Amino acid sequence: MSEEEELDYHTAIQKAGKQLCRFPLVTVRGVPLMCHIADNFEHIWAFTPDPSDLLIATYPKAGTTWTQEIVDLLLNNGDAEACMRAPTPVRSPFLEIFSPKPIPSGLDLLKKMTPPRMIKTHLPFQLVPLGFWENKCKTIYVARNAKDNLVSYYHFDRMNQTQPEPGPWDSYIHKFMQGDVGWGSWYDHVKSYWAEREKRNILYLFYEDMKENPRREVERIMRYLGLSLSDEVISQIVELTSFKSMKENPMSNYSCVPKLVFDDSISPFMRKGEVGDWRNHFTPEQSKMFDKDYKEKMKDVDIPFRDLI
Ligand SMILES: Nc1ncnc2c1ncn2[C@@H]1O[C@H](COP(=O)(O)OS(=O)(=O)O)[C@@H](OP(=O)(O)O)[C@H]1O
Repeated sequence: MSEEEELDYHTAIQKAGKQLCRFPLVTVRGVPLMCHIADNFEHIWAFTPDPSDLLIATYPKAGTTWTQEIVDLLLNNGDAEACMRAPTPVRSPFLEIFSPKPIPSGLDLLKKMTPPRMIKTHLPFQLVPLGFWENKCKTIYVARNAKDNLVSYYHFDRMNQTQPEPGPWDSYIHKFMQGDVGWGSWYDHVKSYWAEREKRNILYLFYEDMKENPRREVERIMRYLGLSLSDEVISQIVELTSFKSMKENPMSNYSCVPKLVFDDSISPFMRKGEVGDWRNHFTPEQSKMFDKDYKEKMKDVDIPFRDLI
C-alpha cells in the first residue's frame, strides 16, 4: 500500500467509526447476516471472480487470519517484507464486508486489484457467489471445533463494537447453538463445505491440525496451491505464522482497526490461539448440555473434529 493509500485507509476508518454501531442481524436466505451485508447482498452475489482467484472460507474465528498469512507467505516465497505491504484485510479483501466499515469494503478493494486475488469470506457454501464454483476457483476451508470456536466468537463479539451484542456467556451458548449469531449456524456452515469438498476440490483443514503440526499443514496448503518451496522457506513460514509472531506483527494482528471498533482493552484480536480453551469457560453442566445438542445436530455427518470432550 502506498503512503497515500495508507493515509486514506486510516482516515476512512476513523471517519467511518463515527457511523458505526452494533449492526443488527437480518436474515438472507435463512442465514442471519449483519444488516450492512444483508442490504448489499445482491452486489455480493453478483461478484464474479477470476478463475485464478483463491477463496479462503471459514466460519468466523476458525483460523482465517492465520490461513491468509500462510497463503500470502507461500505465494511470496516466504518474503516477510513483501507480506508486510499492508494489513491482512487489504492484502486479502473480505468479500462481504460493506461500508460503513471497520475495515475496507471487500468489493471496492477487489475492483482495484488484479487477479490472482486472495479473497476471504465467512459466507456458508450456499451464499458464496456461484462464479467461484463456475470458474473452479481454488478454495481453502478451515474449520475449528465448535466449543473453541464459540469461545473465540464470544470474545470477538464483546470486543468488536460492530458485532451484535453478545449478552451474558450462558445465553451466548444458546444463541450459538441456535445459529442466532452473525453468519448463522456453525453446524450448518461446517457441513455445507464438507458436503461439497470433493466435488468442488475444496481443501478442508482443521484448526486443531494446524496447531498440532503447523509444518504439515503449511506443506498441505503449499501442495494444494501447486507450489514447491524449499525446506528452509517452509520453516521460515511456520515461524512467521506462529501465534507469537502474528500477534507482534502490526500487519496481521488487526491493530490497523481503531480501538473504537476493535476494543482490545476488552479482548485482543489475537487472544489466546489455543486448542481446548473452552474448558476455562464451560461449566460441566453447560458442556453436557452442549454435547447432547451437538450429537443431535451432527448425527448426519462424520467430520473428524477433535478436542470437544
Ligand atoms: N498464528 C495463529 N496461531 C493460532 N491461532 C491463531 C493464529 N492467528 C490467529 N489465531 C486465532 O484465531 C482466532 C481468530 O480467528 P479468525 O482469524 O478466523 O477471525 S476472523 O473471523 O477473521 O475475525 C483467534 O482465536 P482465539 O485466540 O481463540 O480467540 C486468534 O487468536
